Amino acid sequence: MMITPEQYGEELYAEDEQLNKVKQSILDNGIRDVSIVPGYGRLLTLLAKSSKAQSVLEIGALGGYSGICLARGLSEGGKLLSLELKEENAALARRNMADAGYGQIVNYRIGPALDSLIELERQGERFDFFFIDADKENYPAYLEYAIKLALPGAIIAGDNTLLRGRTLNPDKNGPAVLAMRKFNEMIARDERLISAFLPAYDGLALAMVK
Ligand SMILES: C[S@@+](CC[C@H](N)C(=O)[O-])C[C@H]1O[C@@H](n2cnc3c(N)ncnc32)[C@H](O)[C@@H]1O
Repeated sequence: MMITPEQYGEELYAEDEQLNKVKQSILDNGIRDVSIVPGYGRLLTLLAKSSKAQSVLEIGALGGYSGICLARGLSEGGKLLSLELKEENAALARRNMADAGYGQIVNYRIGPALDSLIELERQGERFDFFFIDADKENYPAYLEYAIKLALPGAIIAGDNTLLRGRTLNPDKNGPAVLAMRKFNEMIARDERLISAFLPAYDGLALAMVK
């Protein structure tokens, strides 16, 4: 039986026990597991490592799966700040990051990410890597903030750009779909960015701030 290109790619890799533990902990807590797919988690590690990321901003922590992938790619002395709406998700992510050996490098800001982004801008904070993976309606605003808070050359990654096909479906025009189409168009056309759109899995948008 034919398998998908994504399945083929995943089968090349050994099981990742640390990340499997994270997924199990999410299920054990009765939370829907919408962590990044393993293939894109590996890509985050590779991008963070190859860009020598020092200061990563993640929007949407859930159980810390993508946090671990990002932390694995951080440079010596690098830090991860994660914005998460729900206290219980941040607590779970914090435990899982600590279990993976990254307890000292991660901080969480709880509450709506837009509020935290306004505050980070007010404080003059800057980052060299962004991972956007929270409420889809705010993706365009998150992208604008990422560009504002970016150091030159910063990398921006945005997950779930296909919304399981809804982005492509002309009959689907809800707020999340409209926001995601706008986000994808911004990624592709904003002159402040160099970008690429990866259509595998549920879609991942990548950009570098010029
Ligand atoms: C897709 S999950 C994140 C998955 C995580 N990045 C990973 O791959 O391991 C989305 C997360 O965003 C959080 N979230 C939803 N709306 C948010 C908001 N307005 N501000 C901050 N976080 C939000 C959810 O609580 C959830 O934990």
